[in-house]
Amino acid sequence: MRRYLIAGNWKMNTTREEGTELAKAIAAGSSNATATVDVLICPPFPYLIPINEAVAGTKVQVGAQNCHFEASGAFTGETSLEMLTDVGASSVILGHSERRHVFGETDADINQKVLKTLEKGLQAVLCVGELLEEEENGLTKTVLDRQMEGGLKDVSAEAMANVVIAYEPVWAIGTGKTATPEQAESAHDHLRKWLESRYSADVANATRILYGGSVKPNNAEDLLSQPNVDGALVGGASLTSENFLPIIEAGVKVSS
Ligand SMILES: O=C[C@H](O)COP(=O)(O)O
Repeated sequence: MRRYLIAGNWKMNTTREEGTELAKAIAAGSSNATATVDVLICPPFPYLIPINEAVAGTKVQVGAQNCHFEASGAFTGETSLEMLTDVGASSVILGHSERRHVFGETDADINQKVLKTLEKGLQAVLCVGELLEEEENGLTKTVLDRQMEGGLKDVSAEAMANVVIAYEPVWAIGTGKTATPEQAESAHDHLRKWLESRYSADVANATRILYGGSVKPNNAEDLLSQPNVDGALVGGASLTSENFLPIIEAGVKVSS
């Protein structure tokens, strides 16, 4: 069985103090759970160092929300993987729908970041997902295929060991409108089959596919108990331990 990953994407939220307290509360509240599930928190860049210190000695992992693929140079406002490694990030969220649709990142941009993230030995959490209009026009699978093909171009089967896929239907992000467990399962099953045809049954079986989009304590267990859902990428509900810890616990429950 694939080990569940419950990841929190804090986006551009919290102060340093709030983030540090939140990280400590998550680490304390998940100390038993991390024996069974992986827990990852992704704070804003400036807080990576204090958050990493706040969870030191625990199994909570810390990741970034984006990166640049170049090591250094004249890239104002960007952050390299070397810098992220230096401050203790072990994962990077890539291709999040806000990066795609607010900041105009293309599949080719995302692919460069995925390749460099893997080369540097960090885990890449590659987000894919369709817009509402695409879903309404029956284009979900076409969009997912395009984003998988583009994002994973030149990624070897061996390197896939450090890739996590996150299916996030854009219409479900921050809207309170969650995909039904059946909708999530259908997309995840499609992604698993894509991995099998592009790589192998082994890669498809081993790769974790997270669901993201309005995951809350009251729907986490139903979503996580779908056969092809291997965890959650949580936005709003990862901003309080009162909401995030029960989602982690739901992961523990469905794992046992
Ligand atoms: O990365 C997380 C997703 O964008 C989901 O956000 P949300 O849980 O606030 O809908």
